[in-house]
Formats: sequence, structure tokens, C-alpha cells
Amino acid sequence: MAISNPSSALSITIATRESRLALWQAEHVKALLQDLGHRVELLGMTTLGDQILDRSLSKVGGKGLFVKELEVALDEGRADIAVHSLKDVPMDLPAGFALACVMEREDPRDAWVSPGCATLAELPEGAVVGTSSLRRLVLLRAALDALGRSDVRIEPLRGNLDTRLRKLDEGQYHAIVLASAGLKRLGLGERIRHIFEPTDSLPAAGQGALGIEVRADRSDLVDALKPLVHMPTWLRVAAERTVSRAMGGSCSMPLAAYAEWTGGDAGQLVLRSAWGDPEGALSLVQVSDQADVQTLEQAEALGQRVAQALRAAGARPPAAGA
Ligand SMILES: NCc1[nH]cc(CCC(=O)O)c1CC(=O)O
Repeated sequence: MAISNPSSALSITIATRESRLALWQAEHVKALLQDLGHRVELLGMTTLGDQILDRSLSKVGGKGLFVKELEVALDEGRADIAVHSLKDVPMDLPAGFALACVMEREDPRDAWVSPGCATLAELPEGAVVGTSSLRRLVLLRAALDALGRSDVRIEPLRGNLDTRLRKLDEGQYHAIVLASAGLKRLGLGERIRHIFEPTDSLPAAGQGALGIEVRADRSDLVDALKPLVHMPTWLRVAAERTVSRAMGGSCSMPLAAYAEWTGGDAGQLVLRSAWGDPEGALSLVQVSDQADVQTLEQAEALGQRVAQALRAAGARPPAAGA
């Protein structure tokens, strides 16, 4: 797949976090760009998000925690591109930065990992389930309520993938719920006992997709990254991320947004979204809509409509400053 015109080969430095998952993702992009004839190296960095992983992230400060330091490296010219889990990337990038590429999505679904229980229904009386997101918390709570399992406790679970699995293995939880994509990328897919269908645990906006960020003035990089773009994924995540932005867009919000094509990678785009009250006082709000989508603008329009429907059904963005 080497490029036909060697003079357009670039030297590209990838800024990346140093968690095992982030490094896997950066190495993956590096290999693809090398196949295209570019020279590629990695610049590993620690972000604020990595430093506070063991505290409650949702209390500390929302999206962007994992991307800021990488953007500084791009801005200062120490790196050329940053590879991100799109789920962690704010919809509105700071001025001067652009999303140059969205790659083909890995499995977007949530995974159930448990040494002892194959499903929710097998949890023993008073069991503890760990999860790191308010979205998973409200969806799990709804699923447990439907099973009449008010005895099961859902507890916060922090840390990178290895830390979370260790806490499970130490017996702090009977089961944990986390993204399939991360487990599969790290070769930990055999730990998955059950994969939730989107109808049971609707994924977060962008889950399972990788995005590549550049400085907005680097059209050379936008061109170089074109072969890595997967437009069917980009349209899906654009619709999802629009819902998230329209609802106030922080990871401290219990919001799911997930889009799927009705016919494989084309046709109508069906966008489903769910919002739950973390205090459990209001019942789960679930809406969906669909449209013929061919452009990012059409995807965003669908996202706007779904966000309006969510609000009309009682979902509300987090209070300012909360
Ligand atoms: N919030 C952290 C995060 N960001 C991306 C992934 C998984 C990989 C992906 O969604 O692409 C995870 C771990 C998780 O939610 O369990």
C-alpha cells in the first residue's frame, strides 16, 4: 500500500497517553501510516486525567482531561497528530484544532466481566457490581430493577483497564462493566462473559471509535490521514456526539447515544439515546429517531432532533458548576 508519490511521504510524530490502551491505539495508527510510506514515531505523555484516574473523574472535571496535554504538544510542534478514544474527546475542540480522521469502529458495546456470574441474573444476594460511568450506572440500575434486584449495589470503579480488572480479581466486586473495545484491543477479550446488546446497555457517544486530532492548519496531515478515514463510522459518531454536545456534553452526565445503519454501512441512520437520573428519582428517558444521512451536517441535524426529544421527555443537562 506504499504511496505512489514518495515525495509526499511525511515524518509524523504521534502524541499519545501512556496507558496500555492508548499506546496500543497509537501503535495501531503508526503501523497503518508506515504502511502508507510515512516515517512515524511516538511521543508518550502523562495527562491530567491519568494523574487523577483513581479519584472520581466525574467530580474533577469532565471531558478534555485526557486530551489537553496532547494538544499542547501539537500546538508547540513537538508532535503532529494525537490519537484519541473518541469517547473521551469533547465535541468542540479548542480553536486551532481539528478532527482530521475517524477510523472504523471496533465493537462499541459494553462488556460484562465476572469470574463467578455469567449474567446479571446470576448475581448472589447483595452482590456488588463495579462501573466507571454514570451512563452504565443508570442503565444497570434500570436492568436490575426490571429483574427485581434492588439488593445489588453498584459501586464506582476507577483506573485504567488493568487496574479495574485487578480490583475485580481481588474480590472487590462480583462483576464489572466496561467497554468491549478496550478489552479486545488489549487481547483481553477472553475475560468477557457477556456482551450487552445496545438494547440492554446503550453505548456512549463515540465508544469504540478512534479519532485523530491535528492542528487545524496542517492540511498536509489531513490529506495523509484520508486513507484511514471510515466515513460510515464518522457519520454515526457525529450524530452521537451532537446529542452529547446538545445535552451539555460532559462525561459526568448519565447519557447514552448510539447510531447504527439500517443496512450495514449505509441506508438510514437510526440514532437512539437514553438519559437517566443518577439519583434514581426519575425513570430512564429513552428516545430514537432516524434519517437518510449522507453528510456530517445531516448526521448533526439528526443528533439535534434526538437531543430535543430527550429534553422534551424530561432529560436535563447537569446543573451549571455541578
Ligand atoms: N472512559 C475511558 C475509556 N475511553 C475509551 C475506552 C474504551 C475504548 C473505546 O471506547 O474506544 C475507555 C474504557 C471504558 O470505558 O471501559
